[in-house]
Amino acid sequence: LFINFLSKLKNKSSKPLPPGPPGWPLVGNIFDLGEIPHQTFYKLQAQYGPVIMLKLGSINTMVVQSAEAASELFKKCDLPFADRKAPDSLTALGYNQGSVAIGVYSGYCRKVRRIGTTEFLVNKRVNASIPLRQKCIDDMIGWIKKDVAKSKENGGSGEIQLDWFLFVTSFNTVGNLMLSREVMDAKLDKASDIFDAFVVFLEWVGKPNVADFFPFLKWMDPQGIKRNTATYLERLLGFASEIVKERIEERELGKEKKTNDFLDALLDEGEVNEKGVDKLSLKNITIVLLEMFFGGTETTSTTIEWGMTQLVRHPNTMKKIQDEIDRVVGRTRKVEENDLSNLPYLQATVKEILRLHPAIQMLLPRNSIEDTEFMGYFVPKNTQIFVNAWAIHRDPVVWPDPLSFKPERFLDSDIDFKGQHFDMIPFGSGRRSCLGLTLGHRMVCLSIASLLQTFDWKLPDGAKPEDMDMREMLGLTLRKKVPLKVIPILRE
Ligand code: HEM
Repeated sequence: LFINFLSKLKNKSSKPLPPGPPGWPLVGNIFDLGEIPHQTFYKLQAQYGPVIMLKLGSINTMVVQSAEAASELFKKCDLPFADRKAPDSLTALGYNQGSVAIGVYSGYCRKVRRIGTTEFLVNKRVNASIPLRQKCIDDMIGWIKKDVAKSKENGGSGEIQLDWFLFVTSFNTVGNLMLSREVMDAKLDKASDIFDAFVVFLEWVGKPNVADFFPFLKWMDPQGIKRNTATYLERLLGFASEIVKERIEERELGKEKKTNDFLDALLDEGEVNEKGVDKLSLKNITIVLLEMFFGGTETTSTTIEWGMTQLVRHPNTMKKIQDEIDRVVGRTRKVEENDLSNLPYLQATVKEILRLHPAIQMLLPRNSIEDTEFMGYFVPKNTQIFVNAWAIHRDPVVWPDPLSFKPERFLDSDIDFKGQHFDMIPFGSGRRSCLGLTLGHRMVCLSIASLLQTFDWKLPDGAKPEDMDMREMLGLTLRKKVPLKVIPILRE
């Protein structure tokens, strides 16, 4: 093993490997990672610069953490670095083979991305589903009102934990868009089997797995992560497969075709291209369908929760957004998606939220397809690559006073988040950038606008905004360690 370890380190090029901390035999730098690796990498930058190389167990890992290095990567090395590194947990039941997000950059991946781009990124298509999203938001506001009333009836202060409402709403929004129907009829029914399985599945996948650092341990699955992931994944695939079967039956009976949604687009493609390696088999369609729930739910709800936390911490900013909504929309009608472009202060605030709290803080890990030269360094084939968006978004060279929450910084700036400005990449960039960017961004803006138009928000008695817990916790996304608890007060 030791010889194997050394031989993998051997540099086959005249260029040097990127610099990095030395590490130990066999375990490499695993013990340097700390509890929150993206923060550790950020600190290492002072010593080793913006491109560092580490050994995580037996896996070569490069971390890129400046806008300049990210620009080089996405402009010059997007293709050689276009593969993903699949975590061992998600190889259960062959999930990775049908996945876009963790699959290799194959013809199949490009095909699904093309369908997804049309469905989720083209404004015309996204606009067609505005009423579906509005319904999800209306439901959320209704549930919050009910929960507050219930708390007061029981002698409570009306305090709620916001994350649950945001999670169910994001889940339903993604479901609505893909399937033209509400997936969670049960709304806040926490006992719902599928929803439960979904939450537990995300927890298992988010756990650090020794087998990812030492592939030779995969067969053993030492922490049981793959086994547990498989249990819940099986349930979820069963659920998605029922939906797919139902839709196929409807299409065969000629009942269908009026929906014309993401699932239809996948099935249409599956029908015309039944053969070949890139075919969309039923199993793959089921996986892709499920994956959109994974990709779109927690990312969106976590971003909104961080956003609401910052707004409760910064009441002046909250008031400015409320004033803007009152001025532009008024109080007699509900804020709608079509209003968003007329709310520049809200838009600037959402950018600031995405800057400080990128939900996937190091993007999804890429993997080098071949030996590659990058910024004067040699990057061996099969190197895992993290782009530390969290660190880039805090670079003091680009962002004055980077740790402060200041939406005003975006008011007179053309910096955007769509992957063209490499100092601001909350949705990634290049060939593997987020498919749900338009949808996710709209959901964050509309949810925050609706929550602020309907309610004032205050902390439970005795809690001070400046003392709010802002610690991060790693899961599948970068969550709040302590969920936000607040009291919504209906605005007169
Ligand atoms: C605020 C909400 C969201 C954020 C912050 C976010 C962020 C991201 C990021 C950082 C990546 C990795 C990009 C890269 O590696 O360059 C990603 C990938 C992806 N996202 Fe999102 N996302 C959001 C919402 C959504 C939604 C709503 C969907 C779908 C319904 C979605 C579907 C995907 C998919 C399928 C990928 C994988 C793309 C690939 O590997 O080719 N995301 N997202």
